[in-house]
Amino acid sequence: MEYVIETQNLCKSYRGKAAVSSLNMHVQKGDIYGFIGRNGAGKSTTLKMLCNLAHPTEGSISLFGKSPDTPSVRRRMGVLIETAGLEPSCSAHENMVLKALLMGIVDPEKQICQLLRLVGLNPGDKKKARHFSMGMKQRLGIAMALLGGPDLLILDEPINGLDPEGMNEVRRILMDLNRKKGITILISSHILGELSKMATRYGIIKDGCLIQELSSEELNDKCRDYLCVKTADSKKASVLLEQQLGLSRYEVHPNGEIRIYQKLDSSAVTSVLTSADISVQAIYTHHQDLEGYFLELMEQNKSQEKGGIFYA
Ligand SMILES: Nc1ncnc2c1ncn2[C@@H]1O[C@H](COP(=O)(O)OP(=O)(O)OP(=O)(O)O)[C@@H](O)[C@H]1O
Repeated sequence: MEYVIETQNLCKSYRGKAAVSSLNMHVQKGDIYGFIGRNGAGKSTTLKMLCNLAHPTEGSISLFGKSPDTPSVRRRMGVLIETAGLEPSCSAHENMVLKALLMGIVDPEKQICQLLRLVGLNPGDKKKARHFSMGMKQRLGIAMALLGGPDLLILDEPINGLDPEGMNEVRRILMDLNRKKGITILISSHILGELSKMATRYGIIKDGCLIQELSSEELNDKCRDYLCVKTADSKKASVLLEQQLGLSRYEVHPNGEIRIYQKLDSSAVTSVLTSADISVQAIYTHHQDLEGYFLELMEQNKSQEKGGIFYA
């Protein structure tokens, strides 16, 4: 498969300290790829490398199947990284004109007005960017990233500092761009709840390592309810349940929990185990949400050296 973004073994160190380690990212055409991680996880550093604003210490990047410094590739990308690039003494319209000039766009006026309106800014507003609220800065940043009609948008924390209404608005704009214009979007955030309303694929980064890439369907699947069974001997218990109740979709966690993702009657589970002299310490249905899954993944990663999860 040819990816819009693919990185291989991408690494970046600052003064010998790794900010990004051996990162292999895969963004497909048409994705809204949610790049999630806590503060300091390495999101911005990764995005800066993709946008040629930082040089990898090791590894390689391919954009649209080509090297990232290919001029035709750069023209297909729109970037919002921090709110850098905004000229504080200029209005939204003037900022757009400056950027259009830099990009060599001929006769940009119509495009500028359309884009400003698209993000909910008034092209005639004379207010200087230095007096903008965070939300206005983010909207202007998105409009500037859209100049030239990119096929790929890379947005670093575009919903940071927005109130819920602002987040809804930005989400609506991005989803429209993705669905109606087919723009692939890579968007970093630590606000999982908001990202989950638009992302079609996720990359989860922790301490510079991409610990998981998964589609929204896979994430939803992981976040489904499960029957949790705690026993003193999870290995023996799971084998018995496989043999006697047809258990097939489950995980055994390092803390001894068996998580069952198929419909099994809890009293049947208890009966099978107790008749084999395996005492059931706890059995209950667990309701998982996205934030819970994310937090658990962060914790699990810590305990991976201690055994990790076994997937059936
Ligand atoms: N220019 C730099 N010089 C030295 N260290 C840096 C530099 N930029 C980032 N780092 C370090 O690299 C690590 C990753 O930072 P990065 O900004 O990529 O994380 P992030 O996930 O984007 O976090 P945030 O959401 O807080 O921006 C952090 O430990 C940070 O201190």
